[in-house]
Amino acid sequence: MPSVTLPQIPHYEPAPPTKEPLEYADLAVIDLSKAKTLEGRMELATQLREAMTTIGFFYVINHGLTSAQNTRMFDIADVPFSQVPEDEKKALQADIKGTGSYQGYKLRQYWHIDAGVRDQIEHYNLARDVTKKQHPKALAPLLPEIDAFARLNHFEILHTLLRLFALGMELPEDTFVKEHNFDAPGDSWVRFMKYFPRSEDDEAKTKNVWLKGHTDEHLLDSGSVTILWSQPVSALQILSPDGKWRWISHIENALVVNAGDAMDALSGGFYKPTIHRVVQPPPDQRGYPRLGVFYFAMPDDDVKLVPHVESPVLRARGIQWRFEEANAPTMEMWRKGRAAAYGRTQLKKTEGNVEEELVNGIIVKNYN
Ligand SMILES: O=C(O)CCC(=O)C(=O)O
Ligand SMILES: [Fe+2]
Repeated sequence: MPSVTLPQIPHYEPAPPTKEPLEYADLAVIDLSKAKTLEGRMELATQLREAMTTIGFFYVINHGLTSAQNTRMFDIADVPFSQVPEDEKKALQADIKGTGSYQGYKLRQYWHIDAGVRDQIEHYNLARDVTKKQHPKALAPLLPEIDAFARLNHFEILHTLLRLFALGMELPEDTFVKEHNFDAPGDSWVRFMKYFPRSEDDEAKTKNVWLKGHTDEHLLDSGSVTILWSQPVSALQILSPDGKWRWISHIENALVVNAGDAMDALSGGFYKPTIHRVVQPPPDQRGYPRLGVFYFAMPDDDVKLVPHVESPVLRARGIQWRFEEANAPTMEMWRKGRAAAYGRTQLKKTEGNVEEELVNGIIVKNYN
C-alpha cells in the first residue's frame, strides 16, 4: 500500500460481532506465512486438499495486509455506496446482460430472490486493472490503493493458493498460476458489496434468504477461487456434507476462501464448489448494513474448462468432466453466459428445493 498521506474518507464502523450461539462450520486455517518454502507449501497443500475435498471452504491468515490496511480497505469499500450520488451510480451501472461483465454498479432490485421479492444488494465491481474503466469521482483519489489491493489479492494470495491447489493434485506448482495472468484478457475483479436491511414482509416471503444458495450464481463463483475478506455481520452459511446449513464465523483480518465452477472443471471434480447462501443476520445484528470486500478470480478468457488429466491423483481417483469434452466452453464463454442469466431467467422448480436454469445449454442448479 502507498505510504504517503492517504486521502481522507469517512470511517466505516461495522456492526459488533454477534453474541448469539450460532452453529458454525469448523474450517481449517491456512497460515500463508508458511508458504515461503517448498516444505511449508507441501504442508499447506495437504491441509488445503483435506479442506477442499471435505467442507470446501477454509480461512487464510497472514496474507500480507495489516489490520490497519484492512480497516482502511473497508472504509474505501463504503465510498461507492455512501459517497456517490444516485444519478452518478445509475450512469455507471454495469451492462451485465449486454456485456456479460459486472464492471460498474449492480444496483438494488436487479435480481429476483423469491415470491416477487427483489434483492437489496448494491455492488461496485472494478476490473483488476483499475485504469481500464471510468469510476465514480469519489473513488478517483483512492484508485492507487485499490490497485495495490487488487495486486496483493492476485499475486500474493491467489497465486500462492493456486500453487497449493496444484501441489495437492501432484501437478507442477505453476499449473494454475499460468492460467491466471494479471495482464491477460480475463475478468478477475475486486468487488465491494453492501447488503441493506430488508422489510419484515420481504423477510417473510423469502424465508429470510438474502442471496440464494449457489455455487456459481451471478458469475461470482463461476470463477476458480473466491476470496472473501472476513467481516463481522454473520449471514453467510454453507451447506455441510451432513445436509445442514452452518454459519461462517468472523475472524478478524482473515480471508474466507472457496472454489468456483471453473476450479471444479479444471480439477476434474477434485476441488468442488460448496453450496452457500446469505441469510438474515442473527437478532443482535439486525438493522445494520453488511459491507463486503471480495476478490473473484477467474482463469484467463482463453482457458478451456477441461480437467488437468495429467494429474496422477486425479487418474487414481477418477476424473469428473464438468462439461462434455467436445462442448467444453472457454472461460470467456462460460462467464458471459452466467452473468447474463443469474436471477434473470425463468427458473424451473424441480424436486425438493432445487431450481434449474439453462445457460449456454448447460444446466445450472440453484438451492434454496
Ligand atoms: O456476502 C457474502 O458473505 C457471500 C456472498 C457470496 O457468496 C457471493 O457474492 O458469491
Ligand atoms: Fe458466492
